[in-house]
Amino acid sequence: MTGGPLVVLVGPMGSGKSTVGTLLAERLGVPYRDTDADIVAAEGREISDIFVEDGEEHFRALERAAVATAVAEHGGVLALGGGAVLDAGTRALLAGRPVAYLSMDVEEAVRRVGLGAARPLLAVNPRRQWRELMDARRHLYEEVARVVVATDARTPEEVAEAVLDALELKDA
Ligand SMILES: Nc1ncnc2c1ncn2[C@@H]1O[C@H](COP(=O)(O)OP(=O)(O)O)[C@@H](O)[C@H]1O
Ligand SMILES: O=C(O)C1=C[C@@H](OP(=O)(O)O)[C@@H](O)[C@H](O)C1
Ligand SMILES: [Mg+2]
Repeated sequence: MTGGPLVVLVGPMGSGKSTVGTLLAERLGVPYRDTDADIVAAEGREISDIFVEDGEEHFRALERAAVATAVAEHGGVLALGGGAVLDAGTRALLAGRPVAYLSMDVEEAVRRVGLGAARPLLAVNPRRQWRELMDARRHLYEEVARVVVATDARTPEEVAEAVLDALELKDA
């Protein structure tokens, strides 16, 4: 496959897609793009408002369209939202692309995002909710990924380095 992003990052919320994606773009000297930000800009409202006002299904359709546009026109580093892989159409758009799955274990997830009010999906019982979320999603992250990079006990810089290594982009 020619053209399209050099790297696509997937993984659960808090795995570091936005943080590591920004670092990777700097390292590679290419633009960074985040489909969550694209959706917010196009809709003129926050993602949490889209969920509340129109529901998750509508958000996933907006997300599929944002991913389709981004893979067609963006040649840099692309970060997706944590739930993007739930949509079969979105998964199909990722086939054959340099997708890196940023993984982390439950304790790391709770440390990073479990207590943050900004992520209500994990607000009540973070450990149980994390496990349920990952039971539903883990196989989908693995299905779309070309490489899996563990982020536990790694700084964002170390994760970026490991992604470059795994995708063999060191000399790109
Ligand atoms: N490797 C890492 N080690 C420790 N904290 C991290 C790491 N990567 C990201 N974080 C922190 O975790 C939080 C979520 O990161 P973010 O990049 O927004 O994740 P995502 O976009 O996958 O939801 C941020 O506070 C960020 O600083
Ligand atoms: O996991 C999810 O379902 C979501 C993750 C979020 O992105 P991050 O993974 O960047 O937080 C965002 O797309 C939305 O709130 C839904
Ligand atoms: Mg993000």
